[in-house]
Amino acid sequence: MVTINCLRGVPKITYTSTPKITISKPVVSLFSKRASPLVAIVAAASFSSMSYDTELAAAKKAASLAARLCQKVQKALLQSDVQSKSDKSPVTVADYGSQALVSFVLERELPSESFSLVAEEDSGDLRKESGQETLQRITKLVNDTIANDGSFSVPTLTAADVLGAIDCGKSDGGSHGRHWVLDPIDGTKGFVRGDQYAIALALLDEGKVVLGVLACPNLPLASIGGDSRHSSDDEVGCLFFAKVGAGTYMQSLDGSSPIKVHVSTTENPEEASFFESFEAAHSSHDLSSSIANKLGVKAPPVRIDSQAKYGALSRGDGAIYLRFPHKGYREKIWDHAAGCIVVTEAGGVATDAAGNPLDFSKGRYLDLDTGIIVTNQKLMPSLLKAVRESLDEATSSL
Ligand SMILES: Nc1ncnc2c1ncn2[C@@H]1O[C@H](COP(=O)(O)OS(=O)(=O)O)[C@@H](OP(=O)(O)O)[C@H]1O
Ligand SMILES: [Mg+2]
Ligand SMILES: [Mg+2]
Ligand SMILES: [Mg+2]
Repeated sequence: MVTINCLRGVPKITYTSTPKITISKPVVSLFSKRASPLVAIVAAASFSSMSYDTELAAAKKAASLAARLCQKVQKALLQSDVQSKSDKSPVTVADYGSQALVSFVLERELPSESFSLVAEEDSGDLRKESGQETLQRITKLVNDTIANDGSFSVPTLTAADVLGAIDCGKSDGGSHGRHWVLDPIDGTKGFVRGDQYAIALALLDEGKVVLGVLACPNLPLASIGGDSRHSSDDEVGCLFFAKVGAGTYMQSLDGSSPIKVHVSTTENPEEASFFESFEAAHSSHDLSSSIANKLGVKAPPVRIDSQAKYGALSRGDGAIYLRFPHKGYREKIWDHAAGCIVVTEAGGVATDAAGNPLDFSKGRYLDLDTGIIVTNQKLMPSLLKAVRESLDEATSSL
């Protein structure tokens, strides 16, 4: 049995990848409430000079391997593979398998780190009698993916190992220390439909997102912006990655050389196309249409699932992302952490509907005013104005 222990104390396992350089961690107290502004500035600068190279390499490896598992499942997806969680949202063997794999890879690749993971799935349903067959399938998927990769020399994982790896994701996150943040499949509805989805992995350090990786197995390498034409022959599979202060890069999931990407620089809303959720239940299409009209956006919305929207935006496929969940919905940090750094390091701005920056330091949920909006620096003031007017109109018509 291989113990995947988020609290460490892991039995030593033969490890065939290259040895890693240990990076010193920031001083925890720098961001305490009592820190002076000067200390906070020095601390902010030290985030951007910290390399996080080892962590980024581990995150890219983890997300790429999880993407391979997901691609295999999406090709052969049967309706019986899709289950309903207690909130009625879908979950598949690939969501669980991806979470177990990322947890496994981070644990193995970063052996000197204390390991805290805030992730979407938990093993509750898999521990029930009714979950046993699904658990066996997940365990096989995870073992097959590790074996095909060939860079880990570990005994076959048992079902208990897989349950343990999934449950590493129960951390509460917060404003102190380091926390990995994972959505093992973001856009599960898109995944089940055969459309867009993403494996989204980010690292929080003292409550700030310091790196993010988005694996988007179905996203074309070429632009999907408003007027771009694409065909089924387009090469698909993008890996976006960003480190604080170091920009955003994209490479193919097959491992091409990374290219630096940048958000659209348009100042003219008439030239700007916008992204929104595919599912109308996840974001009000009426509200975004009203905002787009006020801004003078001419192109129809580009509706795709998942944080692939942030990835596409980071390379300038469109210029705006609008997300307005219906009343009562609380946004989770794993639905935005990786996407947010990918787009901001590419020159974009992500805020809530009132223009406040997104705060990932409050635990598993984002504490925000209704809605999330993303665009470039130049368009943000007019976008915020249009959002305010549309929200006021929506409220007064109630
Ligand atoms: N009711 C409601 N309102 C708003 N958001 C919700 C809602 N229900 C779910 N979710 C979350 O939406 C995540 C997927 O977001 P998307 O932008 O990809 O939605 S969509 O699939 O494009 O419609 C989706 O992520 P995954 O569960 O990882 O797929 C959910 O976290
Ligand atoms: Mg989900
Ligand atoms: Mg999600
Ligand atoms: Mg998910």
